[in-house]
Amino acid sequence: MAVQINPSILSADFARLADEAQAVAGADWLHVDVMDNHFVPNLTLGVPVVESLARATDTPLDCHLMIENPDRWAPQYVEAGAGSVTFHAEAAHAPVRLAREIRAKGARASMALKPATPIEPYEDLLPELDMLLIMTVEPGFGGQAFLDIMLPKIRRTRELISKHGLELWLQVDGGVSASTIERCAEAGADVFVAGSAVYGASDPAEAVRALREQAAAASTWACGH
Ligand SMILES: O=C(CO)[C@@H](O)[C@H](O)COP(=O)(O)O
Ligand SMILES: [Fe+2]
Repeated sequence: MAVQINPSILSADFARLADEAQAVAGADWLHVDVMDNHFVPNLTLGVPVVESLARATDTPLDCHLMIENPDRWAPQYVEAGAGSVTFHAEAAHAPVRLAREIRAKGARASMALKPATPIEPYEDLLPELDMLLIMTVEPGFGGQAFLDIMLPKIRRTRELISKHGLELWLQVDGGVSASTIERCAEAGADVFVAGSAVYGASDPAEAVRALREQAAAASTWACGH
């Protein structure tokens, strides 16, 4: 698979979401951060906004649910039009059942790990997933500094994916920018979320293109575009 760049609309202007989606029309997915002020200390948007955004853009939506009880809410994001739904391992009560439900409803199923959550206890679950998200900041806010100490976890996860011969995508999220994306790609990530590095740039479309080029050149796993 080629590397993928997913701009995070957390750093976009929420009053102009359709235009902000259009500004990165060359992106692979639009990353939508859903926060409930319980799982993380911040509040963003919910199902109705995802529903409207899905109608307003042709770019598929990658919904990252930073919420309590994703077992109850995640299926509604599939119904709202998300093409990929990520729940947190720390919040899910029944991750296998939830991943199967997301897939059965027609979306890609993905699970996220906070920085202090190890991958190893979840090795046997990997075949149930289409993507694993390794957080490279503490979830809750955009614009934080990339945590270098997550690189060994990215590497170990890539090794587990290879060991089991899986097609699983490996996403990184938090502090991904021109100065950190190469390290992530070298470690084995192939899907890159970038918020401030894209929407903080004077030309967001060009930022997506440049990040993709950097990641493809540094990737030891993915083939280039
Ligand atoms: O999930 C989150 C934050 O919790 C992210 O998706 C951020 O939105 C990424 O923003 P940058 O670190 O790239 O500015
Ligand atoms: Fe995110």
